[in-house]
Amino acid sequence: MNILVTGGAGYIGSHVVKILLNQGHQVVTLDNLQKGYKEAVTGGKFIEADLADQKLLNEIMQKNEIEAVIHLAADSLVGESMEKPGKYYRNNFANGINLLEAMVKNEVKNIVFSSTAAVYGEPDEIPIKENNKTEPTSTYGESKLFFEKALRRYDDVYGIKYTSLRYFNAAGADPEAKIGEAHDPETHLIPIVLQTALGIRDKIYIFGDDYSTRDGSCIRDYIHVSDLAAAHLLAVEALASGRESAVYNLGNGEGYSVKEVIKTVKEITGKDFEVEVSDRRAGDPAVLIASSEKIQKELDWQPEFPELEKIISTAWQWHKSGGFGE
Ligand SMILES: NC(=O)c1ccc[n+]([C@@H]2O[C@H](COP(=O)([O-])OP(=O)(O)OC[C@H]3O[C@@H](n4cnc5c(N)ncnc54)[C@H](O)[C@@H]3O)[C@@H](O)[C@H]2O)c1
Ligand SMILES: O=c1ccn([C@@H]2O[C@H](COP(=O)(O)OP(=O)(O)O[C@H]3O[C@H](CO)[C@H](O)[C@H](O)[C@H]3O)[C@@H](O)[C@H]2O)c(=O)[nH]1
Repeated sequence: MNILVTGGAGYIGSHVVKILLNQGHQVVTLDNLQKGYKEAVTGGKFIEADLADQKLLNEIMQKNEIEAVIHLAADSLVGESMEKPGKYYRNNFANGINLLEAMVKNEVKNIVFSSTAAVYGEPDEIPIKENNKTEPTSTYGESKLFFEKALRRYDDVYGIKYTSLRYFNAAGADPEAKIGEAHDPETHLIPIVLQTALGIRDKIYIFGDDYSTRDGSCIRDYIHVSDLAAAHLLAVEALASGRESAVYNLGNGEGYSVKEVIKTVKEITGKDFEVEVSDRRAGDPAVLIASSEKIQKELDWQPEFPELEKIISTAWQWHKSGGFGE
């Protein structure tokens, strides 16, 4: 298939591009490089462009005879989204509509969308199922939920079929260690702990240890980025073979606390470093764990790297290698 990947120069997108290429798909990556890295795109065609440019989106789809879209491009800093809501509604919602309009114009019928656990807000039950209430506590989560709603409309009106993948905490790196996580600024726990192990940071702060969890720190469900990428491949191929629109969680169904992550990093790296407990970070739910039974059942998705140790050791290999020059 000819597949357009937006945000394909980013952390998760670059892993998606890699797996699509491995499976013989023709990939066109679109990224404005505001956060991504050109060297993260391991093949196919690369176009430096912004989703705001609807005319260009039309041309790209037409010229490359695009048959499906995987849409990862977004702004995704929860904290920033609370300070600059307009940026998030514009990029994650309005720019996404540009993409859908270009799909309508070019009769592209299938899209896989990067959604997030942030659409749920504070969950009613653990593990979280797809039919849990969606009451996001951040503009980021809300902007993603709005786009999910738009997808439903475009299906109703134009028959565009979608798969929304609600990722939990993406982590790890391609085991071949050529691509990995390099956000700037970095806000995610595992890369920050690894940067501390490397001496790039003085210490790691635990954002609150007074939650009602087994050790007081927050619990998250970490999923290996290559397992996420594999789910995109399954989703896009399922849509192409006529599957209906769907929403799926993507996690391992296993939660680890911040303290457990730090302990595992110390074990894997063999490095000791300073750890300090600081205030809670606003908007952090105590526990987020996914039920991914639906995607396992319907798309036969099985994680290859579910263990935290494996996730962290692949990330460690990547950070040790210097990443994209951190
Ligand atoms: N990292 C996570 O744990 C996580 C969890 C849930 C959901 N997500 C979602 O997954 C997707 C990818 O996340 P990531 O961690 O790889 O982020 P990332 O920042 O590494 O990748 C996003 C890419 O999109 C590009 N981009 C952003 N706006 C653009 C625009 N208007 N036009 C063209 N390119 C644009 C950026 O340059 C970047 O390369 C995002 O949609 C994010 O919201 C990520
Ligand atoms: O220096 C740090 C960084 C993080 N944390 C804690 O570590 C846990 C994980 O934090 P991350 O920032 O790595 O991940 P989040 O769970 O906040 O965010 C993830 O889930 C969100 C939805 O809730 C979004 O989807 C987001 O893109 C995705 O990375 C949280 O409890 C956070 O408070 C620390 O204690 N210290």
